[in-house]
Amino acid sequence: MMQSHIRQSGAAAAAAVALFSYCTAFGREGKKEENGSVGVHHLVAAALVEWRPPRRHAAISSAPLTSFYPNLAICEPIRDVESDNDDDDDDNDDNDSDVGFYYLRMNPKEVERTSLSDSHAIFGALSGTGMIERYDIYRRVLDDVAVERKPRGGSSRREVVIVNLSVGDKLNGHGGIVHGGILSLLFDEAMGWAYECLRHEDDWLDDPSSPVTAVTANLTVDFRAPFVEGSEGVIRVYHDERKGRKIYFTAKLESKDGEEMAKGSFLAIRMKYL
Ligand SMILES: CCCCCCCC(=O)SCCNC(=O)CCNC(=O)[C@H](O)C(C)(C)COP(=O)(O)OP(=O)(O)OC[C@H]1O[C@@H](n2cnc3c(N)ncnc32)[C@H](O)[C@@H]1OP(=O)(O)O
Repeated sequence: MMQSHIRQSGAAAAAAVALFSYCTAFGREGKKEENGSVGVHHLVAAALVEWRPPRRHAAISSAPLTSFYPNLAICEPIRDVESDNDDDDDDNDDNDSDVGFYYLRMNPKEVERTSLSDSHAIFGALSGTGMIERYDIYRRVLDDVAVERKPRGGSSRREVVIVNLSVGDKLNGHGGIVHGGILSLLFDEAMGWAYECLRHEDDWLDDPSSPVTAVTANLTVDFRAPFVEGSEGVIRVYHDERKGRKIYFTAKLESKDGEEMAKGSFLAIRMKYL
């Protein structure tokens, strides 16, 4: 079982600094609490809480998020290695304890090329009571002490963003079950934000003059279990590989208790002229 440790550490301090910077940059535009503050006390408290991974955990690919704060989500760290070899895990036990991530809430202002106007499907027309009631996007951030692991085979697969979402009772197909097209929309958007995260990384700026807008060229979704109306869930988006203008992602939708409800694969293509 997971254990929580409240401690002052380099990682927590870094998280606190990052959060403070984030709030300074975006807090004034952020969601306000009833008393009008931006919830800094929550943020500082959150920054000092770290989830530590269990000593042994073979083939962990995800774990339910344990808490959400206004601008921070905390969960058990995700391992990029899907190991089928317990011996290797034994060898890496010491390193495992240092693998950690946290998630910083993204703000629309981070995506300067994206208009989140009334015309946006998720943040406009389909946003509201009974429809898409929550769609909060978080960027995954690596702890300062953690080492990003490469899965076997040399692929660069890694988690990029998560989306904390909630869907009401007005977007169904069959009675009581959220329409598959709506879930596809939620996946598509999550992938788009994952792309936005990636393109801000240094090696993606090798040619600043080249177009940066990407569109979804291909989207495939497997529906594994009914996502019932009124459900909360988490979409996790993974970057798989990049081939020139083509960027490949996969994603999954988990219920609040961690069950896989749907999974998707995506091909985004950077446009030639935008
Ligand atoms: C933060 C914001 C989040 C927002 C998320 C929302 C995302 C969206 O919904 S976007 C809207 C839906 N998508 C669209 O409207 C896209 C419409 N399609 C297009 O504009 C074009 O077809 C486009 C740009 C995808 C590709 O056109 P173009 O750049 O001319 O491609 P082209 O040069 O022919 O092919 C480039 C490569 O991609 C491949 N490719 C092109 N289309 C596809 C496809 N559909 N499937 C697989 N591969 C494809 C080609 O085979 C080629 O591969 P390679 O380089 O290996 O030979």
